[in-house]
Formats: sequence, structure tokens, C-alpha cells
Amino acid sequence: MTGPGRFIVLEGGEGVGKSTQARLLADALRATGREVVLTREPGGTSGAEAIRGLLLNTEGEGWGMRAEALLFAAARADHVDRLIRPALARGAWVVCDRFLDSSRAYQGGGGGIDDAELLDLHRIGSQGLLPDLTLLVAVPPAVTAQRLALRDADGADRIGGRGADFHARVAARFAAIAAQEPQRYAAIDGHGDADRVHAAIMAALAPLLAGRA
Ligand SMILES: Nc1ncnc2c1ncn2[C@@H]1O[C@H](COP(=O)(O)OP(=O)(O)OP(=O)(O)O)[C@@H](O)[C@H]1O
Ligand SMILES: Cc1cn([C@H]2C[C@H](O)[C@@H](COP(=O)(O)O)O2)c(=O)[nH]c1=O
Repeated sequence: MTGPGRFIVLEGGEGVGKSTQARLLADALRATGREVVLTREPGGTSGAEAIRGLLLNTEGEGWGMRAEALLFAAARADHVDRLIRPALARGAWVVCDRFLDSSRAYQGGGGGIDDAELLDLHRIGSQGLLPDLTLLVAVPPAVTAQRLALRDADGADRIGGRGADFHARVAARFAAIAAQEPQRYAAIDGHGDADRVHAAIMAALAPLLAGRA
């Protein structure tokens, strides 16, 4: 199947089910005959995966918030330049687990970096590329706490392990961005069975799949 490439991003806090749903979505899109590139941030290229290690490993003293924002933007620039734009240009659908709005929510909402500065970094690094659709997955914190207690029994990464106040600011900033830009966001209730959540995601994608958006 040929047609324009599309860029779909899953966003949200820790443990809401983004990676699970990204895999299910990629499989469903492949089943329609489309070429699909499933990728993630930080990561997706060898350089960006190396930066992921620098950002998330728990050894060492870590980074100041401005350096952290720059490292995420640098990883994104490589990912956009070497993987995402070429895939879109050949007509693939790109499904990405986190993108720019994670920087706006975590380094912005959580870490206090100004939103305009984060958008400037994105303009410089990635020429301002935006998704066609962002799926914001939300689950009550008590539910994600249970999921993460199972998944991360050996400990969270450097950013996931920050306090509840930090993660509450992240969730509030995601909700605020989605409210400001409803045309490129779909709110997905991530509570309940993974198949039910997947069905809600496919319903949100229906206009794009039908070529109406
Ligand atoms: N709908 C669901 N119901 C119950 N458990 C789920 C559901 N979706 C995912 N999980 C489980 O919850 C955990 C977190 O899921 P997942 O890794 O997909 O979330 P995530 O949003 O990508 O997390 P993070 O951003 O922290 O990497 C995993 O152990 C996964 O198997
Ligand atoms: C892209 C991006 C990510 N983060 C944070 C969010 C998570 O804590 C980790 C990524 O881990 P995951 O298991 O792959 O979700 O990094 C961030 O703070 N800023 C960003 O731009």
C-alpha cells in the first residue's frame, strides 16, 4: 500500500501503557499492508540510544535540568534526521513512543524550563517537526503505581524515579498541552484491558486511516 507517510506519537506519564500500545498499533497498521517504523525516544538511532544511556542510567551525579533538556533535544535531532524524516519521505507510518511533548512535560512542567525555550530547541534541532496525531494515554496514578511496582521491581531509571510531585507536574503539563492543541491530540483512557485501550486508539486513528485528516 502506498500513500503519504504519517507520524503517530504516544505520550503520557510513566507506566500508562505507551510501549504496549505502540506495539499493538504498529502490528495493526502492518496488517493493513503499510510500512511501519516503530521507534522510541530517547532513542531510535545509535547516537540517540547512546544519549538515552547517559540520561537514564542511575550512576553518577546526573545532569542539570538545562543540560538534560539539551541532551533530549540532541537525541531527537539525530532521530528525526536519520530515521523519522526518511521514513515519512518514503511513505512509511512512524509510530513513536514519546516525542517533543515529553520534553515539554518533563523538562518543562516537571523541571521548570520555559516552554518557548524548549520549542526553540526543537526548531533548531529538528526543524520543528510535529506529529500528525498524538495519543495522550492517561491512567490514575494509583493504577500505574501498581503496574510499575511489578515492572520496575529492580528500581526505576533516573527520571522515572523522581518524586510524586515531579510526576504530578508532568501529568498536568501534558493535559495543558493537549487542551491547547486539540487538533493534534486524542485523549486515550489507558485504564483497563490492553485490547480495549487498543480499540480506542484505532477509533482515534480512523480519520487518518481513511485519509480524511
Ligand atoms: N492495559 C494494561 N493493563 C494492565 N497492565 C498493563 C496494561 N498496559 C501495560 N501494562 C503493563 O504495565 C507496565 C507498563 O506498561 P508499558 O511499559 O507499556 O508502559 P509505558 O507507558 O511505556 O511506561 P514507561 O513510560 O514507564 O516506559 C508493563 O509491565 C505492562 O505489561
Ligand atoms: C523523550 C523524553 C523522555 N523523558 C523521560 C520520560 C521517561 O522517564 C524516560 C524514558 O523512559 P521510557 O521508559 O522509554 O518511557 O525519559 C523526558 O524526560 N524527556 C523527553 O523528552
